Amino acid sequence: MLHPKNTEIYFTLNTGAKMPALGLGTANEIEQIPETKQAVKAAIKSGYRLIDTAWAYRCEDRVGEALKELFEEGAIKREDIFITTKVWPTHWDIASDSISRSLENLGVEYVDLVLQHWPLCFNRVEDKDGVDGIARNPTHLDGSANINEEGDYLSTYKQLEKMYLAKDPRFKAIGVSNYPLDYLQRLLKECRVVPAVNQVEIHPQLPQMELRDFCTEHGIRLESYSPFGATGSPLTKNALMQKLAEKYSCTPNDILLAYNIRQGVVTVPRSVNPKNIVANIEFISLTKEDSSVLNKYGLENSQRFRNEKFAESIPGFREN
Ligand SMILES: NC(=O)C1=CN([C@@H]2O[C@H](COP(=O)(O)OP(=O)(O)OC[C@H]3O[C@@H](n4cnc5c(N)ncnc54)[C@H](OP(=O)(O)O)[C@@H]3O)[C@@H](O)[C@H]2O)C=CC1
Ligand SMILES: O=C1O[C@H](CO)[C@@H](O)[C@@H]1O
Repeated sequence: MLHPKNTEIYFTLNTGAKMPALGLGTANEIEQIPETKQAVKAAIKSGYRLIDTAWAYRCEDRVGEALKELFEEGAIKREDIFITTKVWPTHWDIASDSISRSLENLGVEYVDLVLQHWPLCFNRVEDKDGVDGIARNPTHLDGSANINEEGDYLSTYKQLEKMYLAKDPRFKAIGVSNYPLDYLQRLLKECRVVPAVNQVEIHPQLPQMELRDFCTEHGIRLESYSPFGATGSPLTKNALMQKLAEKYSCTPNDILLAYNIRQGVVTVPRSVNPKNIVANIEFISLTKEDSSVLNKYGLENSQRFRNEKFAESIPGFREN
């Protein structure tokens, strides 16, 4: 295929399953949550086959409504799409319950991939404005994260592993998210099941080269979140992205997606705008040389755009 669309490209996971290279992100801003349903419908109708969601996004039910209608309309079959959901750190010790809740929200019998959302253990604190009545980011009075000090972040993955080895029918593969290299090293020492995926922030200002080499060596597929630099897509205003967009007669968004996909990294841009959702399908044959230019640029101009305060509780996270 000389000029595929991003939606036609698939990568193989260490389970043997094929994962679409492009998916729709659904970490919508709170006021945009009701728009999730039409966004998912627009994405699937324009060829997307991967939906990235999470209990913490408060929109799994909207994703579920969209899927139900798409199934009823005959637009898509369950087996033709890849759904990812995630276990938030409030559920670090009850991963199975979290998966059941997500399936109920999504209205499906299984997901294709369950990720441990963060290598952290939060205390469950009641909050009427939280998710299912639980504070999503529980904090102490000084603003620091309310971490369960007895919790071990690896315990969540170990629960997923146990269910996976017992052939739990509720999911097809397990993985992690926001795992730095040294955390993955520990996981590989203590667990038998190599994560299928590690979903982290990756873009030309955060190329994650060392993590990438490590994951390639161990058969862990990397997945890029915030490919545009999150809300307002600041990376599209970057002078280098604009210069490359001019060179390839495309948009900076196209360059940012090609940057990941051309290097074997799955990516899940978020949009609730049908025009942007369709635009993000465009595949650009970014050369190896230009990918290297972007990797080098990132090493010299490193910037993380998603800055969760609780990430301070992961030693070294911010320096990556
Ligand atoms: N595992 C984790 O911890 C995390 C996972 N994620 C996942 O990654 C996904 C993507 O990352 P996210 O941080 O949300 O942000 P992105 O980097 O995908 O950027 C989203 C922004 O880009 C805009 N946009 C999208 N397409 C276009 C386009 N073609 N032209 C112009 N603007 C565009 C959107 O606006 P508009 O809606 O108007 O198009 C939105 O404001 C999340 O939704 C989530 O699924 C994200 C963060 C952390
Ligand atoms: O996946 C995620 O999205 C958010 C925002 O909801 C974020 O930081 C979290 O890890």
